[in-house]
Amino acid sequence: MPPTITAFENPPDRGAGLARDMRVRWALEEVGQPYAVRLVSFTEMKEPAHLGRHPFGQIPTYEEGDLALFETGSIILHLARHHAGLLPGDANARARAITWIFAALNTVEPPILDRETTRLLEGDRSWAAERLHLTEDRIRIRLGQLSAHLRDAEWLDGAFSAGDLVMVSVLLRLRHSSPILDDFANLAAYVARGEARPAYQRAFAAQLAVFAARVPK
Ligand SMILES: N[C@@H](CCC(=O)N[C@@H](CSCc1ccc([N+](=O)[O-])cc1)C(=O)NCC(=O)O)C(=O)O
Repeated sequence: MPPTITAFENPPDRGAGLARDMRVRWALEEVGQPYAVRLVSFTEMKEPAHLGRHPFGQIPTYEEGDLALFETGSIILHLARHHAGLLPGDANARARAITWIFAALNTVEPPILDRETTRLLEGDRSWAAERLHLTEDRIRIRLGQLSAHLRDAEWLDGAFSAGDLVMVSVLLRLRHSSPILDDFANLAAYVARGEARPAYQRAFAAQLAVFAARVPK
């Protein structure tokens, strides 16, 4: 029985790969693990059956035998620890790769999500324009620091790892709604390398197929 993940029955991003099941799909493809998908509606996500998998009523979740996980970063780390392909063998390099997962989620993604929140949910507030500029300034600081770290390397720390998978996913979220990434040529190229990976392509096609197959209600 393959592991089962949950994803939007009707993806609000219209299959753009922004919903976080995309990150888990990518990780599963990188480690070569088949998986099943349970599509859930917004209503179902708030019902007891799903809340038992995800206390916050969100997607993705990951079920494997009697294990049920939520939090995209945790699911990816679980896959990386139990299958080859997302973490190096060397113990110190492994620890550094895991550090980059946390850096992506805890240091680089927050200002990007702040900007999304203001852009999508607070646009009618009197302070929205000022707050948008503030979030963009904070994003640029982080991208400048990340760009300085990466320089002309292919990946963040040696071979491609789960840290790169999460970092590329975070930067793709920004690129979808802002030209800021283009101001950092090495980061734009880094993201393009991630997208060019066959595992990414398979994951993207799979999540896009859900949108393409949906039956408009
Ligand atoms: N910290 C959790 C956050 C999970 C999360 O944000 N899930 C979102 C979907 S991915 C985030 C997302 C949503 C929509 C778009 N979009 O472009 O439309 C992009 C990304 C969700 O279930 N939202 C419904 C809810 O909270 O009730 C994790 O990383 O797994």
